[in-house]
This record gives sequence, C-alpha cells and structure tokens, in this order.
Amino acid sequence: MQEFRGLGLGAGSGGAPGGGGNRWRMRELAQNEHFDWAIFRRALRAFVPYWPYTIIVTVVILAASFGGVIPAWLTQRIIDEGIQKHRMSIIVEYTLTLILISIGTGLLGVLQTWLSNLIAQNVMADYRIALFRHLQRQTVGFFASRQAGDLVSRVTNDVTAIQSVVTTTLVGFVSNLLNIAATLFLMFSMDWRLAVLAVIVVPGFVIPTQRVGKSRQKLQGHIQNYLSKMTVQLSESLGVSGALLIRIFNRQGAEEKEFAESNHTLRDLQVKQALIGRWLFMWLNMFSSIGPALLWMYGGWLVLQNEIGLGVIVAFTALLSRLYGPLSQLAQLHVSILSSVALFRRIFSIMDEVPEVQDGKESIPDNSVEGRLRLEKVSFSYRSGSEKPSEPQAIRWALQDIELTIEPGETVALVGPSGAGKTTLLNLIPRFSDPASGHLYVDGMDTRSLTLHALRAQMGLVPQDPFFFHDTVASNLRLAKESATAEEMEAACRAAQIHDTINSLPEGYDTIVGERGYRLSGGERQRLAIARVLLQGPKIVLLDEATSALDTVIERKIQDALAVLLEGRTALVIAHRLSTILKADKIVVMANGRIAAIGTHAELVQRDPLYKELYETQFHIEGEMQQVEEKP
Ligand SMILES: Nc1ncnc2c1ncn2[C@@H]1O[C@H](COP(=O)(O)OP(=O)(O)OP(=O)(O)O)[C@@H](O)[C@H]1O
Repeated sequence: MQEFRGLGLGAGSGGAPGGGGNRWRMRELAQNEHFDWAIFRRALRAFVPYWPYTIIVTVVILAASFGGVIPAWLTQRIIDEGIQKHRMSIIVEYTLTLILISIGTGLLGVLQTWLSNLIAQNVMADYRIALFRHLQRQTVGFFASRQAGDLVSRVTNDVTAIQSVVTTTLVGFVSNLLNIAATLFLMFSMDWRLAVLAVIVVPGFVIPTQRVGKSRQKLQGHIQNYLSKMTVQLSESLGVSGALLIRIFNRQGAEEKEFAESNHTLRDLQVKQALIGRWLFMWLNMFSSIGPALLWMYGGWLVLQNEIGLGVIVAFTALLSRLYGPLSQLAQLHVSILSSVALFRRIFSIMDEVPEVQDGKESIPDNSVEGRLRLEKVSFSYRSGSEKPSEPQAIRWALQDIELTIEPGETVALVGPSGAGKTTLLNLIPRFSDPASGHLYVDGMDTRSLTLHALRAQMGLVPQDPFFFHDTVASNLRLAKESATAEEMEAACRAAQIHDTINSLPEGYDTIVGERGYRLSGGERQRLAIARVLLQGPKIVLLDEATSALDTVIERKIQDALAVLLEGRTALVIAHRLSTILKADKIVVMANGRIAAIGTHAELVQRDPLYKELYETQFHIEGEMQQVEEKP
C-alpha cells in the first residue's frame, strides 16, 4: 500500500494552543486556519528565484508520470500480444523495454528528489537567513518581550517544515495530478467501460482520506506546539541563568515533571497520529480489494465475450493503485496547504515586525565626534498593549522632559532610587529605543539622523553584568575591534587590570569563557568588559556600575581600570560607588523619571534632600566601610 504514502502532512502547524498555563504562554497556532491567498502567494514568492529548477522538476515529474504508467501498458501487450499469441519475440522485446522503463523512471525519481530537495533547502536557507537578519535589526526591547526559545523554534522548526511544504504540497500536487492524468488517459484508451468502473469506487477512498487528513492536521498542530514548548523549556533551563534560578529555588523536580508531562503528551499525540493513519490504511486495504474484485468480475465477463484481452484486466489492476493513491493525496491537499499557510503565517508574523528603531541616513566619519551629548525634552514610555495612545493619562512615563548636556570629556554620574529611570536613560543614548518625544544629539547631530552603525561605533557600553559569548577571551575582545592584534588586546587588558588574570588562565587569551563569561568572577567580568571598550576606543562611554560590594583590592583595580576608561571620554555612569560620584564632573539625581537635581557632590549634599538621603543610605555607608577595611 505504499501508493498511499504522503498521508503524513509534514510538520505543518495548525492546531490549538497547548495546555499548561504556566510561563510558556503558548503561541496560538491556527486551529481553524482558513486559506489565506495573500499568505500563500507571499510564500510562493520565495520560490521565484528557483524557477529554473521548478521547470525542470515539473518536466521530470511529467516524464516520470507517463513513464510510470507504461509498464501497465507493456504488461497488457506482453499478455495479449505475446503470451496469448505465442510470440516470444514480442515477449522479449516488451520485457526488455519494461526493464529499461523502470530503470528510466527510477533515475527520474532520483532526479526529482534531488531537485525538490535543492529547491526546499534553498528556500529554507533563504528564510533562515532572512529571519535571522530581520531579528538582528530588532531592538533589545523586542527580545525582552519574547521567549528566546519561541524565536529559536520559529527559525529552526518552522523553517525546517518548509521541506514538507515543497515535497508534500507543491511537488505532491504536480506529480499526483500528472499521475492521475496519465493513468486515466491510459485507462480510457484501453477500455472506457473498465475505466468508468475504476472511477466509481474513488469516493470510497477520497472521503475517509479527507476526514483523516483533517484530524491529522489538528494533531500535527498540537504536536508542533508541544515541540515548541519543549524547545523553550530546554533553552531556558539549560542556559546558565535558567539553570541557576532552577537550582536556587529547588525547582529541578518541578522542571523534570513539566518536561516529562510535555513529553508524555507528545508521545500520546504521536501515537494517536500514527494510529489514525493505521485505521485509514486498514480501511483503504479493505477497499482496495473491492476495486480489483469488481474489475475481475466485469473484466472477466468482457474477456469471456472476447471483447478485451486478459492483459487489459491485469493492466487495469496495476493502474488502479496509480489512480487511488494520488487521488487520496490530492483529496487531502487542502489540509497540507492549510498547514503550510499556518506555518508561513508564523514565519511572516516575525518578518512583519517593523524594527522599532530604524537606521538614519547620515553617517559619522570615523572618530570624528568630540563626544558632546545633549538630551532635549526627552520623554519615554515602555508601551504596553493595554495602553492606547488615545488615553494619554494611561501612559506611564519612564522618563519625562529630560534636559541634559554633557560636554566632551565630562563624566556625569546618574544617581537615584531604584526604578527612577537611570537604565532607561542610558539605553536611549545608543538608540536601543527611541524616545516618544524630544531629541538626542551627538555633537549637535540628531542621533535619529545617523546610521545606527555610525552612532554605536562611537559608544562603548559596560553593563552591570557583562555578557561574553561562549568563545575564547580573545574572540570576545575582538567583538570590539575585529582587527585587534595580540599586542593591542594585551595593552587594553593591562590598562583594565585584567591581563594578569587572563594570563593565569589555562590557555591565556585562548581560554574559552563560558556562556555569560561564567568562568570569570563578577569583578573580572567587569574589567574584561572595560578592556573590550578600551580596545574599541569610543568617544562616549556608557557605564552601569556593578552594585555588588567588592573587596578593597578588586575595588581598587576596578577604579584604576575605570580611571583609564573615562580619561578624555564623555561618560554617563549609573553610579553605585562613592568614589565614582566624587570623581564625576556633575551628578544628576533622578526620581520618578525626571531629573530632580544637577550639581556636584558638595552642592547636592547641601541643597538636595533626596541626594542627601541617597548619600547617607548608600554612598556614605559604603565610604565608611571602605575606610574601615583600609585601616591596617
Ligand atoms: N522593559 C520594560 N518594560 C516596561 N517597563 C519597564 C521596562 N524596563 C523598565 N521599566 C520600568 O521603567 C521604570 C524605570 O526603570 P529603570 O530600569 O530605568 O530604572 P533604574 O533607575 O535603572 O532602576 P535600578 O536602579 O533599579 O536599575 C521602572 O518603573 C521600571 O519598572
């Protein structure tokens, strides 16, 4: 019964959201997917560059379809012209042709598989590259509001399923249609009465196949959901941060249980899916014997009447399977088209996300900025779906009416209570987000007019918890400057007080630092991040100081590294250390998204109660502790 192959719908994605209302927040897949011509057309566009292959594959399918029915015709000739008439030469001639034809169709089959895979793999690679490129243009906020695993699943699982779209849907459609045409042509040209009889039983195949196809699609949707859910769980729980969280809260058991539950559901769904197919096969097996039986009965009578030869019946029974198989597959084609539509809908929903921050047109000539920063009436809000622009009172401003100028070479310390908007302000400078209103200027140029590449090339960022790729120390440093020589890297690391530590690592600069630079301590990570920015050599430095208390030796090393980093550069520092605010040219006190005061430490302690309070509760104590530690 292999003619009924192709009942698998591939990994199309229709179906209901999976269960489990915990942190997964499952993506709704199209359970009641309707045919969307626009999406289908857009999906087909991806195949346009490969039209020469498409034409060749169509010709190959055409040849294979007609080649596929010839053996039945030859069989009829062998029986009726050769065996019945005792002509050995005919038998030999047709038998040899039969062998050649089957070799030929076999070769065409290989060619067809090669071409259709070539098309599918090309389209898949194009989609993966386009998706990845598109994702690279999204803002940091985009990733903050999505599950990384879900995105990974779209770029991998969903795109991989395109393979089945090509083989099942497109190639399947063409080859089934041509197979049916070729078979019907031969049937009707051999004997129209038997051909009509063969067609009469078609609904017995088509209707149940169609029904089962729908159920399989639904199940496939569920399966796709659970696969996506598993990808999310795996990527979250196998990352260092997730692994830490799970362990500290003793959630291993719960995680294992959740993983096991998804797996068990997946197992059940897949068994169910396989069984649905089996029931159908059973029915088709039963039904497939009815067609030949009718043929033998009526055909036998025609033979006895000397109206047809015995070979015609034999040829017809061979042709039956070439008719019913493709017909069943065509009958459920709409299901695989709908699955493909659901799949492409998921892919396109990501492609259609317009990056919040767009590239400007102007570009800064290399290293030409002096580093003057100006923020003019800058307001910013993290938009949430519930907040409508028509209800301004509903908007929660993270920043409001920020006016700030930082002269080249100046260090400005940002201080303020938690949630005051310091990080938000810092993130606006390299345009990780754009303000809702107001303008940011670098050397008098609106940052929105500059290309993101040019703007960010002038800025170095040292975050509170620096990230390092799972790669060598050297490769992580070269992110800042691809062409950096060993000497340059060493000089930057010496200045950042981290060279000796790197040298003591098993393979020095070639040591792999794990995900999030995990083999390094917090202080070392900060210094390595400082070295990275030193290597980059930007005019503007954005720094989110670590909050953790460090011992005096490490603290001194960091202060020394920072002194080199900030020297001669414009710096905006979210300050958590007394030494930093004391060294700053001016201190900006933030509260509730606004600038509450600006001044030097001495001025602010005198006149600003909020700063005084911050100083007394955070910085002053730290200063005292340091003094105590430093006493011999
Ligand atoms: N991605 C986000 N989506 C929605 N709101 C956010 C987001 N990030 C920050 N906020 C909110 O914006 C406000 C300012 O946050 P921000 O992180 O800038 O404060 P902060 O001064 O840096 O605080 P901290 O010192 O604790 O880091 C807070 O009310 C915070 O809850």
